[in-house]
Amino acid sequence: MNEEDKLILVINPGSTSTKIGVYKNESEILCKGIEHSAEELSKYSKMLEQFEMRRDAVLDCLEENDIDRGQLSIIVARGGTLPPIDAGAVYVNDEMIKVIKSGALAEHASNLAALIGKNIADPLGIPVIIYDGVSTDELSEIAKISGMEAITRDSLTHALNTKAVARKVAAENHTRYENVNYIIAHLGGGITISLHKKGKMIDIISDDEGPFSPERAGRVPCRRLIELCYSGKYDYNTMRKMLRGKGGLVSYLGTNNAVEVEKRIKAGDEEAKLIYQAMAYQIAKGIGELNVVAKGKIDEVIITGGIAHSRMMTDWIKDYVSFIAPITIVPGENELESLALGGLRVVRGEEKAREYK
Ligand SMILES: Nc1ncnc2c1ncn2[C@@H]1O[C@H](COP(=O)(O)OP(=O)(O)O)[C@@H](O)[C@H]1O
Ligand SMILES: CCCC(=O)OP(=O)(O)O
Repeated sequence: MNEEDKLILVINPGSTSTKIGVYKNESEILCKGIEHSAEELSKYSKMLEQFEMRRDAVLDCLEENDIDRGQLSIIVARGGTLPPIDAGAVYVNDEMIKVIKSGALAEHASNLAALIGKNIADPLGIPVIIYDGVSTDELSEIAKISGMEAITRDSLTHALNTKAVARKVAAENHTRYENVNYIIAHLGGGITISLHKKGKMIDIISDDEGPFSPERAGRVPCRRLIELCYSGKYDYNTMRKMLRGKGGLVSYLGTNNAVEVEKRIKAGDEEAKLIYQAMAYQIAKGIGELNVVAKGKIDEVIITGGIAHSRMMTDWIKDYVSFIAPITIVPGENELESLALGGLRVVRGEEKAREYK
């Protein structure tokens, strides 16, 4: 069988689900979101402990859908919170697996993808790659300076979706990603904003550096944060959860569901309105920061991710930032397809995957 006629398996674990896709060339053969209930996940104290359960979920899904693993040519996994990596395709090798298993990385479900992919691929003798991983680092030298010598700024963003969206919007505008300057706000359970200048993501606002999000606190006053850490009231894990998981909308309104928040606002809940408007305000402020980095030379501001479905939120943000550049809304995220297309470019030899070192 021609390599191109074989199948591509795509694995994207999220905080509450594992999404898997199977593609033949550009066509989607299978797309499944396997939900993991809060009860099921509560059995695990660390993300890495979920490996077997999530791998079995992927294998069961392939079997239930009569996908023959022998027909796979490559597996494409979402790249996790590794030390800084280049954009594009990188092979999952033993070194990468060692780094992930060390447990030293920021906890994120995406770290499981490479582990699951390698476990399935090795007996089949096929390659596994990650593509535009969360730790894709194209920051300019000046952007890495944090203000405290002991802390370097990490480039942790929704690189996969934002780069794919940027390529798509550029093509719609009859140009190329490499020719344009875009600010892209990804509004999901976590929110990141990034400045893409001529095909490189040269500065970012990560999920702990800017706007709060449905479940994350974003940038909070650091002196007050230190006081809370040492108050004796909270242990390390509780503090981590207050920043990620129980921050943002969850902290103020007890839900990470933006649709639910909007229902409350429409029913006259003034507190919900203030908090949700504050989220829009902080997102707009982040977009403004990156506009200054580009000295105002921005071709488009793009709003993407699940909350980009919301007219209420996008209208509030537009109200603040429409003076910067035209605004394009690209609701949702297309991470499975973006991973598959990256894998396809490697299979076709249009792009070379790099070794992970
Ligand atoms: N139509 C909508 N209006 C407002 N918010 C929405 C809508 N659809 C989804 N969302 C919100 O988007 C967020 C999840 O976005 P998503 O990009 O799927 O995030 P993640 O991949 O991080 O889980 C949730 O807060 C969800 O409530
Ligand atoms: C840490 C930046 C990437 C991110 O937040 O991804 P999720 O929204 O999938 O958690």
